[in-house]
Amino acid sequence: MSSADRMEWTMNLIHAFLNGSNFQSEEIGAHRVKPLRDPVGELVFELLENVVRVDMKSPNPITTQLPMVSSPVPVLSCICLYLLVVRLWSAHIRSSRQEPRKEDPLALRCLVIVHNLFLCILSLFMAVGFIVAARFYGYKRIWGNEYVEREPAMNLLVYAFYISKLYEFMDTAIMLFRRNLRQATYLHLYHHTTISIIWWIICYRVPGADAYFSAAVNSGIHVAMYFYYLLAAIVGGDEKRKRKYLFWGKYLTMMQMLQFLSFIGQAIYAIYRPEFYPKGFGRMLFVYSCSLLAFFGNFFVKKYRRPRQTKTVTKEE
Ligand SMILES: CC(C)(COP(=O)(O)OP(=O)(O)OC[C@H]1O[C@@H](n2cnc3c(N)ncnc32)[C@H](O)[C@@H]1OP(=O)(O)O)[C@@H](O)C(=O)NCCC(=O)NCCSC(=O)CC(=O)O
Repeated sequence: MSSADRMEWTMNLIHAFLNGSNFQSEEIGAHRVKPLRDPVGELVFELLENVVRVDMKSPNPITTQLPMVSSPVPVLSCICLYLLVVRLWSAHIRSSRQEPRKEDPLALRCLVIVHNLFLCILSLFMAVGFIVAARFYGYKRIWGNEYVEREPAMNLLVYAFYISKLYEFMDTAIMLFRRNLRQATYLHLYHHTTISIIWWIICYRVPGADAYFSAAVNSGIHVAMYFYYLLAAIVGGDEKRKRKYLFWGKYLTMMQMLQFLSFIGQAIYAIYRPEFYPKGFGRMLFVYSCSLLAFFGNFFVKKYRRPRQTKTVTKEE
């Protein structure tokens, strides 16, 4: 094999991995290789069809041409790797009894600021993009827009949104770099792993119509959330400054819960009007949004309500 052939073979193999089974029976370079099978992908499709009962039969012709969409293997690999790294890293922090950092090194501080600024701007771009695309494709309602296979701008935005969910794994890395295990909660890990699967499913099957609603609302909320984290990174550990600049965290959590309520509303609408969105997606959205609402409700009570209750009890005593 010449070096040019070898290079082409390698590039095709990477492409085949990123795109899963679509490329499995293709000729790789000048050398026909045995078709790779995608048993994990097949199993996931079986599960989605028969257990979750979402109809995955007509993949979107635009998004499935893009990396990491046509098979669930790449997204599942990223999630497994993510969970493994988080598990090992947090075990290391615990076993070596490292305390959360009081003051971040300059490089880490800059990384956190750039990361949050980037996600704040990207979220703003996507929120505005979804609204503009919805108007461009003539969506008449907030919910209940008919799904059309080819809406390239909308499809690409949903794809960007899905990929951004994978990039958000960096949030956990930031928590661990700062040795801040307090933040690496079940809620955080549950949210980061499941949201990327949910958006892979949507990106594969229905990257348009009412998908725009949850993506636009979530992007809007993320503008505020990453702005909050950006401020937190700039303010640093000073408690007085935190109280002054981050007092609105509570209202942000409330907005996140309102967001999940709006998704529950959308899901109920989709369940009763299945002509707009493929069967099963409403049910999936309903169960998923309820789980997030429960997690955030619990977070809200623990973070914002318990301390006050303790104070009252102490006063009464
Ligand atoms: C107010 C919240 C936005 C954040 O709650 P927190 O408890 O994390 O807030 P906090 O006040 O401790 O955050 C400040 C601390 O975060 C650090 N910090 C800065 N940037 C960060 C980043 N990108 N990711 C994680 N932490 C970061 C700061 O340095 C600071 O550390 P220090 O305190 O040490 O100085 C809340 O509503 C929330 O979302 N809670 C769930 C936690 C979570 O994982 N959220 C993100 C994914 S859920 C999501 O995204 C839902 C959605 O889609 O809406």
